[in-house]
Amino acid sequence: MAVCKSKKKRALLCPSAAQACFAEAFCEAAVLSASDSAPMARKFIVGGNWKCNPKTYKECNELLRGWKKSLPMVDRSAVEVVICPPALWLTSFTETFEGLGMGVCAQNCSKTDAGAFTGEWTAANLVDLGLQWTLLGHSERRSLYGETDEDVALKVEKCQAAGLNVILCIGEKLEEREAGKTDEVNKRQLGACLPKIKDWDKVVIAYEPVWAIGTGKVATPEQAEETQKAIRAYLSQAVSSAVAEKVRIQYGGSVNPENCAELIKQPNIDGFLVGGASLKPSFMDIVKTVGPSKMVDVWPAYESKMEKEGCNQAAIDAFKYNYGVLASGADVMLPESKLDPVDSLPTFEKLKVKPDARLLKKTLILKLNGGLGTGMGLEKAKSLLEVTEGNTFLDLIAQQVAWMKKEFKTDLKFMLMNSFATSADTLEALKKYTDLGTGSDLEFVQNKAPKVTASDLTPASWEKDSSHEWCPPGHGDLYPAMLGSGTLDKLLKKGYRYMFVSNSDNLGATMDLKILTHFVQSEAPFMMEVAERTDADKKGGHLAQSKAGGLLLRESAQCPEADEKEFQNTSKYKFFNTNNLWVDLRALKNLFRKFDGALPLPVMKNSKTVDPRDKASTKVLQLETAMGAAIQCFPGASALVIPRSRFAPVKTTNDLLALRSDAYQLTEDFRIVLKEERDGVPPDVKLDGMYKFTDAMEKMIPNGAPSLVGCKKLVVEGEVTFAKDVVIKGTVTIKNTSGGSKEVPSGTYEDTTKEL
Ligand SMILES: O=C(CO)COP(=O)(O)O
Repeated sequence: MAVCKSKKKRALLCPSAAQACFAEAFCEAAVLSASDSAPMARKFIVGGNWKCNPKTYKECNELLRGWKKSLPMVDRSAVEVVICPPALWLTSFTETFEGLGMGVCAQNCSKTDAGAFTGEWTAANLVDLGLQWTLLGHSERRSLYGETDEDVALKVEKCQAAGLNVILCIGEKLEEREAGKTDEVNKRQLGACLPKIKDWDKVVIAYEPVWAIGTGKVATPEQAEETQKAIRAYLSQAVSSAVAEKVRIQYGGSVNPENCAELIKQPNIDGFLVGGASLKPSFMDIVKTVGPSKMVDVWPAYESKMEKEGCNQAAIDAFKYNYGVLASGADVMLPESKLDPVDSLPTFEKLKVKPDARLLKKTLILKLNGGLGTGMGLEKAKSLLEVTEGNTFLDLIAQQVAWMKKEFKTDLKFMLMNSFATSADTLEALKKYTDLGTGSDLEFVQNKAPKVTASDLTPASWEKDSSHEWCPPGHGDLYPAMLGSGTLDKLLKKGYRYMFVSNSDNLGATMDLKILTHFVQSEAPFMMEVAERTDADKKGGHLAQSKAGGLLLRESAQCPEADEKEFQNTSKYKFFNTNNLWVDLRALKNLFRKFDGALPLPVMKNSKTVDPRDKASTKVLQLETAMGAAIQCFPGASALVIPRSRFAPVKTTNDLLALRSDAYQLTEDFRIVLKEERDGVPPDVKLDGMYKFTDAMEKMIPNGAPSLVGCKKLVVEGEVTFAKDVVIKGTVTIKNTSGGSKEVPSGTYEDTTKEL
């Protein structure tokens, strides 16, 4: 059987500069999604028919929890799974089944429409509840409840009208087989339904020989194949060869993990309908056998590679989770139907808390400092970039901490999360700030993750320079890096309970006692500082309420195309993540326990070449997670709307030019904030592509940045230098099409296009 593995994936859109902070790491990335693979041939389908089992709701939940662990082993593009619980529980599970990537299937429905039919439910009722499947004509319905071929046909008709998928069960009794009537019985049962079927895409046939059901007496692969081949031949003759070719035919009757491998090899067996064995944890072994993911064969190679490299267990567990999502193609799309907007949130301005300075003793201030400034032409930590008055980001951060210690008259715990690439430079630059601390008191280092060969998902290898086989796993690595480095346990042991974390390039993000006190008093395990989305932010991600409960972030790549308009609707989805986060460290530790050592964060896939400078080298995938996405993992997580003054990230030379201008000011506590008259809106700067790197930008402003305090938008096209005392007001375009460099003369430019 050929199974189409093609998957539809969309690249993550580049966010606006304002939101770049959160999503920069994921430009060119895509959220992993199984989405809808369009099968060119029949896709396997495995059903679990629980019948009137198990005895309690609790047992059902335990079963589902047990299955979850095996999901990474299953390639969702190769096998579809539907579970048929008793009718009472059909909808109480929907969410969990969705989480497992499984469909929910009723075991029966009425042959009538709505009306006075006590004890029945209609096909339309099932569709109304969001269900997509039902079994029909199971042998137990036929033998114990007297359902005739005609009854089954009427039910099929109702399901077709309602748009409900049907697994239509047929099969002979022992005496019928012994009398050589197998094919005749199947033709009769199926034949009764044929006139009712208009849409064959909504029909799966389950061949279940009655003598094999619940008896432990499984049909041999040859017996099952012979009968199913005959069923297909009948369809070809009675309907069409195209229908016969595409309809999936399951085998059912005493299927178990031991006998399924031989059965599934048969060309006319497209999956199973499993009874007794679907009530056990090992049901997933059957699913795994039918559609094994790369995880089954390839994971051991990653594990030993990471062990050899000295990666700690938390790093291995985190990558294992991410790779499992990739290998299984788990669907992480977030359509509108799963979300509600978040309408109102507490705002910073209206917080009514009495700041409690004692909490500072229990609080860690953490800066993410793993990023290199390669995008801006730097070969070192981006935080070593000069921002203003000879100060780098790191200088300003160090001075912020010193100021806070003085202001709050207390020692503050400050740390950095560095990467291998930024650690040495950063520690060197901070040497002069002696009271910041040193070594593992001052930093922990981010993990590295193996790159994945795009073509076959094996570990990427690059003999010329094996360092290219590794990549940083995104800032979601914060959590496993804290755990694996021992930092989390060390902090908890020393009595630290809370963490405020932000990006090192956001100089607006400083410790705020009012926010800390609010966070602690709210008893939330996790709190995200969000800001209101403007038109400029509409392409970046947004905060939303999951219909299943709890807050989550939706990135562009997690949004189905059909919902793009809603995604960009900034009056519906009003808030975006600033990446200023507050975390209860005890809750974090408990979360690791709950999820067996790896937080289930959405996984982003970044497509690159193994040697980033050699575009002809092997194509690889880099798996990344984002730290803000953890909001969905903490039950009871909250969000707070903050003023834009706490959000001033620098992602591009456009941002840097604005930051160096008089639109911003340095406060006494060493924050860089927009001037009050800017009303929270930064100038929108768009420099010519030739100014992407900082050294080029610096050459453009030999006398310092022009005045931008009154500037709405500044566009620079072509090569220019700014003279002293240039003032930009409103929307101004500076154009030089001459090819050589030209000077922008001193003076005021207001709402104009200046051709040089
Ligand atoms: O009836 C069945 C599925 O519908 C098969 O049951 P068993 O797998 O328990 O034999």
